[in-house]
Amino acid sequence: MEGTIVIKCGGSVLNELSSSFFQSLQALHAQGKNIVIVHGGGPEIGQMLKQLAIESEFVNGLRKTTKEGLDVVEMVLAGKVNKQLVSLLWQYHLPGVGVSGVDGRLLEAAPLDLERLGYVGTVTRVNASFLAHFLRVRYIPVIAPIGCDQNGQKYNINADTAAGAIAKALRAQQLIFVTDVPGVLHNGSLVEYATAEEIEKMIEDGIISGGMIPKVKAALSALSDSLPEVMIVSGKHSFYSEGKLHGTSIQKEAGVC
Ligand SMILES: Nc1ncnc2c1ncn2[C@@H]1O[C@H](COP(=O)(O)OP(=O)(O)O)[C@@H](O)[C@H]1O
Ligand SMILES: CC(=O)N[C@@H](CCC(=O)OP(=O)(O)O)C(=O)O
Repeated sequence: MEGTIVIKCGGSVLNELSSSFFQSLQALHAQGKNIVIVHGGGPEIGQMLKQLAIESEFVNGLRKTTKEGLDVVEMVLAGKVNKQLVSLLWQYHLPGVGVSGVDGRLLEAAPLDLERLGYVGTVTRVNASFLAHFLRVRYIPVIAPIGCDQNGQKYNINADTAAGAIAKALRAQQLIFVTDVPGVLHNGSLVEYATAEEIEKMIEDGIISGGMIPKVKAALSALSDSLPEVMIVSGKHSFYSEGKLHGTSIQKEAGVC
């Protein structure tokens, strides 16, 4: 949809989102932009799994998810975290409406690698028209990344992956990953621009690791003619000023934007 911005809020920064973050959203919403938020909640899930003594392990930034782990992921993401973020938006007079990927069959999913990762899902279809209903009446969908297959089996989808798939399906004009670091860092310095090739090399060299891997991979797979640039920014500080986003800009090739 024209004028649609997909914003992924990482669990790493959900409790620290600055008021300037919400003010930026207010400005964009007032300009008539359609805003869609996808959220994570990795640290909250980790805490709850620990409390319940359920083991958890990451493989290339993805959480290996058992059947009992999946229940916890859904409870934390679609319950606690989703409602916390929606109520925070309303405190800033932003009309958030919380859904998980199960609602409206928003995120159809299939196992990514059942053997290695358990119930981790890959997105096979996004119900874009379900989101369009909310956007038409100026609501801001706030999406917990749980997917479901045709048999009702649910999956834990990495929030970065879900945001990339949703941006693609909505033909979004912008995709912004809001996280706890100013962008992709190399030797402590911000990489302001990176091409697909440079990103691949940084993964290969171990410069990009852990939770940054699904983020840059989702960014690369969302890039298209209608979305020539994806941004990774920090939610701790103002990342939007003078009409410009500050962080890492990921582009297919050099000089696209
Ligand atoms: N090259 C890199 N630049 C910045 N962060 C990186 C890099 N490689 C790994 N990371 C890690 O990725 C983290 C962000 O991913 P993650 O913790 O999953 O955040 P979120 O919850 O926002 O998705 C950073 O806090 C950092 O520890
Ligand atoms: C498969 C997978 O890794 N799912 C993630 C879903 C939450 C998420 O992505 O949260 P962040 O954005 O905070 O990382 C998880 O279980 O942690």
